[in-house]
Amino acid sequence: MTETDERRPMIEALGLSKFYGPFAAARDVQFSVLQGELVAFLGPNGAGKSTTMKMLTGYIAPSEGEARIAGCNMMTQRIEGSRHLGYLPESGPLYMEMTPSGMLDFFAEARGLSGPAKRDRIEAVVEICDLSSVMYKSISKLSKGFKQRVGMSQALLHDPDVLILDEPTAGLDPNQIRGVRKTMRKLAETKTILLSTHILQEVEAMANRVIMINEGRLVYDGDVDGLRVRGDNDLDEAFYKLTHSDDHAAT
Ligand SMILES: Nc1ncnc2c1ncn2[C@@H]1O[C@H](COP(=O)(O)OP(=O)(O)OP(=O)(O)O)[C@@H](O)[C@H]1O
Repeated sequence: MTETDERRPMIEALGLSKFYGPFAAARDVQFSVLQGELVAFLGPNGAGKSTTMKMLTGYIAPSEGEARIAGCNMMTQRIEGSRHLGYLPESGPLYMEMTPSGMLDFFAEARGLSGPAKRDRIEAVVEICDLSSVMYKSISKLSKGFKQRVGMSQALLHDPDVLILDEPTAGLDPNQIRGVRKTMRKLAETKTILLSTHILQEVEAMANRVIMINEGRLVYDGDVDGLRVRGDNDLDEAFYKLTHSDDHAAT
């Protein structure tokens, strides 16, 4: 992959705002993720990460601005955009009474897959997400780590080239987090990924670029080293400064 500006923008937030009455959950959020990038979307609890991701995926309508996936406006060309997109919501759409096998079969058919194509895609996501040992257990009985992987397998089923993942490691133990990171790095070889987190170590472990929001506004867009510099070479300090000071100017 080349670091040139010729790469195609795959995820675009174009002045996205979301108002709930007078409250702005997101305000004029603007960024673009290029093909092949793995970007961490960082911010404290309640900063507006999920709201922005829901607008990007077309799950909720922006009050202002436009969301584009692979160039498709997610309000007017949502079906086309969704073909490119795998979305892991904060609390994934898991059918607790189903088994992973039944759920993947159900989603594959909903995606229009059948016959050998369906079998091949299910086999592929079972391998990527390491699900073979739990395929016939009830999802409700699985550990949080496995539930997360089942959610991820659903997002990958149609082999999308863009992934938007809302806190993929939330609530997992260190071994499970390690597993998710490994999967993420593998996926990043071929896909464009935006993943949200409020954990700084996550950013260091996985992404080169960080987009940070606080109180609905973009406060940083740049590389991890640049973020560290903001905190006198300390990421915790940078996070604190950007979420507590008046220094809300995006770079
Ligand atoms: N439907 C809604 N109605 C009113 N307020 C909302 C709604 N959805 C979100 N909010 C508010 O918008 C703000 C941003 O929420 P959001 O879930 O986007 O934050 P977040 O950064 O994802 O936080 P977390 O890390 O806790 O999930 C919060 O103050 C939240 O209470």
